[in-house]
Amino acid sequence: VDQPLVPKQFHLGMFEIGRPLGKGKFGRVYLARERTTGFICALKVLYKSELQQGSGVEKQVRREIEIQSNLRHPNILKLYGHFHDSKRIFLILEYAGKGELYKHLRRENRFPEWKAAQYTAQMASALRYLHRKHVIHRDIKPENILVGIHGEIKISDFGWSVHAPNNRRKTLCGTLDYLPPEMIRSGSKDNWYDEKVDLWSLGVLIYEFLVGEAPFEDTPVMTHRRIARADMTIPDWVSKEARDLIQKLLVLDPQKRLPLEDVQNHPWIIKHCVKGERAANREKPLK
Ligand SMILES: Cc1nn(C)cc1-c1nc2c(-c3cnn(Cc4ccccc4)c3)c(Cl)cnc2[nH]1
Repeated sequence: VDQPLVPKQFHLGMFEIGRPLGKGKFGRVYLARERTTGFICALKVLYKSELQQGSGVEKQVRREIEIQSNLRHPNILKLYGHFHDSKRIFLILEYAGKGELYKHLRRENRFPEWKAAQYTAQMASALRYLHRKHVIHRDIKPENILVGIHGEIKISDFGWSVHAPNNRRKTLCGTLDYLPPEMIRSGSKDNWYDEKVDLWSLGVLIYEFLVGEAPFEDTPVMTHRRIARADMTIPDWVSKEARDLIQKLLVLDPQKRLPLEDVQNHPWIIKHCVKGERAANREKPLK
């Protein structure tokens, strides 16, 4: 079994804290090593005072812990355990050896088609796993994806995930870019949505991998309008196979979006990814 023998109770004294790895809206993440086993992990520290400022963030953290600790998939960041002291909550997370995907994307501007296709195959595999458990991530974007030591991607930050179906409003903090039309539609209180919201976000993600910016990126008002109309242009240097897949995911009607099993069997994916999980994590395409 690849899970280290994990005791039920953790406390801060069990870990040697290393360098800061990053910070998010709430909390910071440090490299850490469990003293007795030498096991390397990432320790996410959240201050209770920051969470208690209402806005339901505390509920989000509880949901993140509840959902992520029950997931086991090579492309989903593992949550091994959690503990707290008087002032802080600690999440013991899998350490992703190559850090945050969005930093790689900004540095490289955009990914070559073979890399974008392999990342897409891994995302589709992870999302199929989540959707089989009726979990909707709801916040698929480069900022919530990490890269493992072998170049494989790991979906992280389940703070926004919920169980399907759902009509919870996502209080809009941060970018609108990845939200599907059914989630930004205001007015009707019964804007129920289901896991197909993640299919839309996957389409936005593929576009951003290949083009280097999101398809509806604009002023907030214009982004809202362009999402509602699925109004995007795909540059003509994007291959016709990639264009076809993006256009089959960025569809206004959630029921008409390409199902994940068809994403995994799409010609663009087959062309760049030798079948099977192991290959999907290969750094370079086969010659
Ligand atoms: C950075 C970095 N460079 N290298 C070489 C590896 C990493 C690395 N970072 C991580 C990280 C990591 C760091 N920051 N963040 C973003 C963040 C921080 C706080 C709250 C919410 C989101 C995630 C994790 Cl969780 C898990 N593993 C990580 N590995």
